[in-house]
Amino acid sequence: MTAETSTSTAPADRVDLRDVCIVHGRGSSAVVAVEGVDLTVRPREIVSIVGHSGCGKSTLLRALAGLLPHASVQGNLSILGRSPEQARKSGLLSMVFQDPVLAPWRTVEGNIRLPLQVARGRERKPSKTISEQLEVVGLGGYEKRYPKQLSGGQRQRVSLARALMMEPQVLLMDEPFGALDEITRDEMHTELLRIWGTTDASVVVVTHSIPEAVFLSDRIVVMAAHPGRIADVVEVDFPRPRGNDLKDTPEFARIAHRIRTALEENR
Ligand SMILES: Nc1ncnc2c1ncn2[C@@H]1O[C@H](COP(=O)(O)OP(=O)(O)OP(=O)(O)O)[C@@H](O)[C@H]1O
Repeated sequence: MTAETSTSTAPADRVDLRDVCIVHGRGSSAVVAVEGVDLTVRPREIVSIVGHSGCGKSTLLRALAGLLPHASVQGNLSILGRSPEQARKSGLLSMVFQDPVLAPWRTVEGNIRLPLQVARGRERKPSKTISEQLEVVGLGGYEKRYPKQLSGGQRQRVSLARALMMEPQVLLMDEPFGALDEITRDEMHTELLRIWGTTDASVVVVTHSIPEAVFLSDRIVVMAAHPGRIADVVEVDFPRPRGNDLKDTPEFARIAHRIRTALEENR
């Protein structure tokens, strides 16, 4: 089944996927990972993607980031009117992974500088210094530390600071807090929303956590497997700013229940 998440075709949409189909491998070993996906993401919207393991969430996100071979992706994928690869290379799009992938031999500052060196000479320039960006993610003064001197949550903050340096209009996050303990994860939820509030970014986040999806999102895309497709789209209209108290409300539980039911129906 295919579900339109928006009937809008306005060019203002940051992300526009039309009838996207993604196949891993070739010939007899080919796996149709994603089929018939239509999805738009509006400016400053946070969209979560949830679904059972193997339903194609990461595949879809990697296609959005322009990280898959061209031959494996069919249909239309547009990020601000560009191909995902063009959008990534011009700094309009950044990605944060579950593992912060920081170079251990570089300081925090050196790790954040790395993609800026790659992007040197490109059309867009960062307006914040590295120190200013570290202040934004709550790590002011950590410039000279090495990754091994940081906690898991702090490493993920560095990864976020690095992703935000080019002021992307689309931020893709693949299980960004999946490796963190529950207390740090709760803290990072409110921190992510606070940091996002200082940016102009639309966010697409893949998560295995239903509360995380409900807390962060404006819309939740529920995927079904074999092949990966959109089974349901749930609007989440809690006002912002949102605090962790929201997680204890009946309305929050009601939406989480709806997502859980959709997941069970699409096992
Ligand atoms: N490089 C690859 N080659 C072949 N098949 C792949 C490849 N990567 C993923 N797949 C297959 O594509 C399907 C979707 O995988 P994907 O990693 O996107 O799922 P997922 O929903 O992100 O899973 P999880 O929640 O476990 O991370 C699965 O059947 C997987 O086995």
